[in-house]
Amino acid sequence: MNVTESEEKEYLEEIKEKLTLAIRRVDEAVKQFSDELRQKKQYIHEHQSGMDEADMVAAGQSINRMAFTGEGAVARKRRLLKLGQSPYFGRIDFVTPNQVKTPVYIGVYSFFEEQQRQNLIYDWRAPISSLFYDFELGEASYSTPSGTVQGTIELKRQYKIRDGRMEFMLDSDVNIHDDVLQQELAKSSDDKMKNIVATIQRDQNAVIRNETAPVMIIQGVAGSGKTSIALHRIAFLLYRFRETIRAKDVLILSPNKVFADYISNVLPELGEEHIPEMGMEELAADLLGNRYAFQTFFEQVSALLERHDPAFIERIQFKSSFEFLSKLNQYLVYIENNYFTVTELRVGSTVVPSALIQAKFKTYHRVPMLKRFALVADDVRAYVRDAVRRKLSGREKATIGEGIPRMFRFHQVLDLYRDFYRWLGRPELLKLAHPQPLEYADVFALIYLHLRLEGLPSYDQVKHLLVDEMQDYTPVQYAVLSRVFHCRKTILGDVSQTVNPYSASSAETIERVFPQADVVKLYRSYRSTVEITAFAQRITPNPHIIPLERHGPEPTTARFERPTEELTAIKQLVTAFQASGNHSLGVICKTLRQAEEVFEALQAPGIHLLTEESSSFKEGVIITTAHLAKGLEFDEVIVPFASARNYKTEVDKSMLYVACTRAMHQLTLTYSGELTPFLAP
Ligand SMILES: Nc1ncnc2c1ncn2[C@@H]1O[C@H](COP(=O)(O)OP(=O)(O)OP(=O)(O)O)[C@@H](O)[C@H]1O
Repeated sequence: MNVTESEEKEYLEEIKEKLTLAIRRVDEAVKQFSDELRQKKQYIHEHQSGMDEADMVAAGQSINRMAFTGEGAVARKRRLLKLGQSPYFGRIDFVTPNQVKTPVYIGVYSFFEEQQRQNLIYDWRAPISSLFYDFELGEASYSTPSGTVQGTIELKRQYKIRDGRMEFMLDSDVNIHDDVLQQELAKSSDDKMKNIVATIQRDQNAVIRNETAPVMIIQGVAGSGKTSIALHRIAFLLYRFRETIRAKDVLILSPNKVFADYISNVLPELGEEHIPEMGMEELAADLLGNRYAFQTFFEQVSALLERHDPAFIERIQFKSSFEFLSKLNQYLVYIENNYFTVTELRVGSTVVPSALIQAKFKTYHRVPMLKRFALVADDVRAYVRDAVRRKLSGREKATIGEGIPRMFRFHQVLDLYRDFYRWLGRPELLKLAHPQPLEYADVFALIYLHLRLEGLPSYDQVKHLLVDEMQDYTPVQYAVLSRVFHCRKTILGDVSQTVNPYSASSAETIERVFPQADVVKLYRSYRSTVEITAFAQRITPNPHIIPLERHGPEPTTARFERPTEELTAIKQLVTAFQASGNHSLGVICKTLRQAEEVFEALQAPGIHLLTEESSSFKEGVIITTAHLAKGLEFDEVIVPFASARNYKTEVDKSMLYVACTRAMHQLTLTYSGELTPFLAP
C-alpha cells in the first residue's frame, strides 16, 4: 500500500516501467503482424494462378483481419504512450465488507498488465471509477451491470503527473477537487477544447454517466461545461455500449466548422475516434435534396443585425413558436379531412363508388398523405379488374392513376405550404419571392411538410445524436429531428446565449417536443473569473448563476473620442497581449463588417480573421463575430465598438452577452461616443 509521497513516486516509476514493457510487447506484436502480412501477401502473389475465387476471398479476408488486428495494436500503443506521460490522476482505496483493500488508480485509459493479469489502471469510465467523482471519504457505492456494490472509501487522492513526472499529489481530507480544479481553470487556454476527466464535478458526472435517458436536455449557463460534458458523455457511452455503438454511429449537429474543429480533439484525446459532424444547413440541404435554395442561419442573423425590419422579425418570431408547429399539425388534419374531394370514378362501364375510394384513403392513414394516392389507385385497379374480369387496358389504368390524385387539391408541397398561410388567414407571413432564396425560418417548416406529406429517409445509421447550441433551433426543427433521428439524443445549450432572440428555444420549449426527456440544469460556471461573470450579468442577469471563486482583473470599458483612436488603442492592447503569457485573444465584434474593419486596421502576422468560411480555429489573436465565437473561449477578449449606437437592439444585446462570456481571464470593451445602455451599472 502506498502511503507516502516517496512511495507513490516509487510506484509511479514501477508503473512507467510496466508501461514501457507493455509498449515493447506491442511493438513486437506489430512487427510480427507486419511480417506475417508481408509473407501472406507474398504467398498470394506467388500462388495466385493456382487459386480459385473462394481461395482468393478467404485470403483477402485473412489479410483484412490481420490488418485490423495490426491497427488495434497500433491504437493500443498510442494509448500506452499517452499513459506513459500521465498514467493516472486519481486513486481511491475502496473496501467492501468481505474484501481486502486494493487501491484503484484511475486514468484516461485502463492498463491491464498481462503478466500479473491485473488491472493496474482503471479507465475513468469504468463502473468503479464513478466512486472517485461521486463520493468523498466514508460510505460509498457504485453500480455495475450486475448490481450495486457497497463499501467504504478509506483514501482518496489526486495526482498531477506530467511528462511522466509527479508534480503534486493531494489527499482528500478536504474537498480536493476544488484545489485541482482551480489550478486547471487558472491556466491559459490552448487553441482547442481539452478533456476534463481529472476534475469532472459531481453534477457533471451525473449527466455524463446517464445511461437511461432517451433524450437528455442540458440547459447550462455560459461556461458551465455543457460542451465538455456532452463530449465526455459520448466517450462514456462509446465505452459503456462498445458492443453496439461505434464512433461512426454518433453524429454531432454543430453550429459551424470552426466550432467542430475547436472540439475535434477531445474525443481522440479520450481514446475515441473522430466523430462525424454536420451543420444544420447541411442537414437541411440533405433532407430537401437540394430542391430549394435557402438563406442560412448566419445570413438571417446578419440581416437582423443590419436592418430593423418589424415584418421580418414577426415572420421569424411566429415560425419559431410552438404555436406554429401546432398550427402546421392542425393544417395537416384539416387538409386530410377537406382537400380530398372524393367523387365516383368512371372507368369504362365500371363505376367506382366514392365511399370505396374514401375508405381506402382512410385505411392508409399511416402513409404520408401524398403517397397514399398511388396505393388507393392500386386498390381501385384491383376493384375494376374484379368487376370486368379481365386485365385492364393502359387507358383504364391511366384513368385511375390520374383520376385519384386529381381529387386532392394540391400536389406540390410548396403549394401546400403557401396554402397553409392562406388557411391561417396570414398570407403575409410567407415571403416567397423567386428567385430569392427561401427565408431560413421557412426551411424546416417546409422540410416538416415534406416529411409528413411525402416521407423522407431517416438517419437510422445514427445511434446517438448530439445537438449543441439548442437555443438556436426552433420547435419545428426539433420536430424534424425527432422524426428523422430515431436514436437517443443529447441536446444542450443556453437560452441566454441565443444569437437570435426572436427564434430562441428554452429547455422547456424543447421538452414539449420531447416529453420523455430528462432535463438537467447547470448553474456553476467554470470559464470566467468572478469579475467577468458579474460584468456579463449586467447585460443578461441570471440570479441562479454560481461563478467558481476565481479572481482576476476587473473588466474595463475604455472610451475614445473617435473610432480611429479606438482602433489605435486596440492595436496597443494586442501588442500587450502578445507580450503577456496568455495564449489566446479574441477580438469579438458584432458584425462581420466590423470584424473586417478591425482586421484591416490591425493587420500583422499572427492575427487571424475568422469568418463563416473558416474551417479551423487558430491559436493567437483571432478577430471574429460573436456569432462565430459562440462555444469558443479565449484567455482575453476585446469587444470593440461597445457604443450605444452599435449595441441597441435585442439582437445586439444577445451578441454582446455571447462576446463577453467568451473571456476566461481578462475582458476589455472599447467604444467611442456613448457606452451601450446594456452595460449600465
Ligand atoms: N469539471 C471541470 N474541470 C475543469 N474544467 C472545466 C470543468 N467544467 C468545465 N470546465 C472548463 O470550463 C470551460 C467552459 O466549458 P464549456 O465550453 O464546455 O462550457 P459551455 O457550457 O459549453 O460554455 P458556453 O455555453 O458558454 O459556450 C472550459 O474551459 C472547460 O474546460
